[in-house]
Amino acid sequence: MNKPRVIFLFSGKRKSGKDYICEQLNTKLADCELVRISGPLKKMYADHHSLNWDKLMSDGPYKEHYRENMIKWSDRVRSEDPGYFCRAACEAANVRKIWLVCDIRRKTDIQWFKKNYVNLKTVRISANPQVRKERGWIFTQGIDDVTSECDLDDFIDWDVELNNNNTEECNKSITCILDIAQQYL
Ligand SMILES: Nc1ncnc2c1ncn2[C@@H]1O[C@H](COP(=O)(O)OP(=O)(O)OP(=O)(O)O)[C@@H](O)[C@H]1O
Repeated sequence: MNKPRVIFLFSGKRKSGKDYICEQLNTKLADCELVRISGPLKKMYADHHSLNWDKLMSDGPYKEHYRENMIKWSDRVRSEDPGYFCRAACEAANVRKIWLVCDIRRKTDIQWFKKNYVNLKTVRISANPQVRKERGWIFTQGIDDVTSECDLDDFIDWDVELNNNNTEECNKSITCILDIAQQYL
């Protein structure tokens, strides 16, 4: 199995900016890989349901349309094997010094990484509900009130807690992660 020097596990509520921050970090860090647990999940879901995988991966209405059903379907897979999608995403990832896992959503995701890797940094990104709404978030039953969105709300062992309500906070958050990453290069 690929073993990076350090793995950042990013979590946050919908539209807190997980992808946005990870993508910015990816442009600033050499020898870095973006890992999305949702990658193999959406691929499998798209194959099983004859859907467009590229559109499911994008940040738009197509993904939102299928989100609730995809959560239910993936929960059925996880009930058999909680690490299924984490393992698939890591197996598909390239060998790099740094991995940025953009979409940690459950305690079982963190447990799976802790069991299989060392030098993990759990990162929680926060943004106010009003800011998230301005980014397109609409509270939706079956999405915002289920495990995939809420399981880590009561997790307190974050190595790093960041805010992303505006550009200034975002830049500060990025600098914080870059500083930690430097220690492993
Ligand atoms: N600091 C920021 N400045 C400007 N735009 C931002 C910022 N952070 C996030 N955004 C924008 O907000 C939207 C949502 O961000 P993003 O997709 O990164 O959220 P997410 O936490 O990954 O959401 P989801 O859980 O729904 O995938 C995107 O259009 C993104 O470009």
